[in-house]
Amino acid sequence: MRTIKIIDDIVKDGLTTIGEGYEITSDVEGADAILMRSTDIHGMDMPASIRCIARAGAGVNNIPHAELAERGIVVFNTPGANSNAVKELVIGLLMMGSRDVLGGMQWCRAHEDDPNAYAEAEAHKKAFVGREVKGRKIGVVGLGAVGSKVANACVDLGMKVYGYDPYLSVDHAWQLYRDVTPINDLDELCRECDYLTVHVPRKEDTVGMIGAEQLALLNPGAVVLNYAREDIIDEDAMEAALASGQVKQFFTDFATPKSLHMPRTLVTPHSGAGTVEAEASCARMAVDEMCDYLANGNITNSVNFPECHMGTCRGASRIACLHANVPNMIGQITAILADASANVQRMTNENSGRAAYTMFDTDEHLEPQIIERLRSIPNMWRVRVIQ
Ligand SMILES: NC(=O)c1ccc[n+]([C@@H]2O[C@H](COP(=O)([O-])OP(=O)(O)OC[C@H]3O[C@@H](n4cnc5c(N)ncnc54)[C@H](O)[C@@H]3O)[C@@H](O)[C@H]2O)c1
Ligand SMILES: O=C(O)CC[C@@H](O)C(=O)O
Repeated sequence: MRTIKIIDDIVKDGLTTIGEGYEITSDVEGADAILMRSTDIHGMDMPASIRCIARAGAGVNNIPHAELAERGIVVFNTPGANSNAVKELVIGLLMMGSRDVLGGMQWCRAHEDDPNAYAEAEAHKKAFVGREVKGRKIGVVGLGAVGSKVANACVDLGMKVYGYDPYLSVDHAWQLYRDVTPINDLDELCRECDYLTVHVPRKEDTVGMIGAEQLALLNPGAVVLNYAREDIIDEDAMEAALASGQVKQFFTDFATPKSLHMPRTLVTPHSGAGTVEAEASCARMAVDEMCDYLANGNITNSVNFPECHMGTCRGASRIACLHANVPNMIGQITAILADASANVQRMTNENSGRAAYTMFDTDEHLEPQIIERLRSIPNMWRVRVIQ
């Protein structure tokens, strides 16, 4: 029986794909895997029993995945599974930033006991006149699963859409409408934008990437949205831009001590992905990735190990080696197998960045001392006997 520790609120619907042979445990100690969402687990004591962590969501800045790789723990995420939810909310907020919907509604509510409200509303409605997004310029920073959908939806709204993403994947490039204009320079993208929306992961080169300089390049009275991570946009710079009127409205999904007190800022409680559909599809994808790894060693959508698929084991035994991406690892592994006269039925090796993964099926079970020899290879992070 494999045990899974669930951190965070994972929707029941998403858990339905956990098949037989798994049980949910309340104790992380001794668990095989962790299924989680946004809780920050930096600094958490990670039991040696944990083989993988599946994050139901896109962002993995809450997980020390590089460090965990060296402990042989595979971290998965669920790319794209919540992107439509974020897109829909961002488009809704774009409208709110263009028409004073909230102000108008608040005015009506404040007049709920006024018998002349109907007539007075007609007289007051001028105060809530907005502008149309059609024909306006929007800059989209990051054109991945969310950004590409936002950019395309903005094209559908008749906006002039510009996108900045130096690492744009081929898949996402294919999905982008040809009316989205790629811009190779962030400052150029920001220049004279009426709207700016960020959809990049939180990492070294994205923290604070929108600062005072970029905000100053926008058209005066611009609307800015941050549904990525709290510190992609420098909060001090945003506060100053809001105070000067350079930014008319800021929408953010992050209730930081500062954002909650900034003028003309509307904050949502990290609910960009908060739809039943997105929660279920993230949970299902995370569960599928986790179970396929625990049962078969296959890796899909890992952020710290390469993609690797070998189906189910057809030999007597399947061994997975998680190791550093350095020369002669396969040489050392095969030398030990040759020494043991082990017949390898199938073998695969993949690498990405600092990590590599070697998996093989053998005709017979390997003796425990052979497994120990594999474990003792320098730069070997973990050896799993899957079957
Ligand atoms: N508010 C929410 O609930 C919510 C939901 C989903 C995602 N997110 C956040 O949004 C981020 C993006 O999500 P996604 O699903 O689109 O991820 P994604 O990986 O599909 O897309 C991210 C894109 O950012 C690009 N990028 C990376 N570094 C960049 C840089 N320096 N400059 C410009 N572009 C850069 C990548 O090339 C990629 O195309 C996530 O990492 C997460 O932090 C938030
Ligand atoms: O898990 C969540 O609630 C939000 C997830 C979202 O921020 C993401 O990065 O996918």
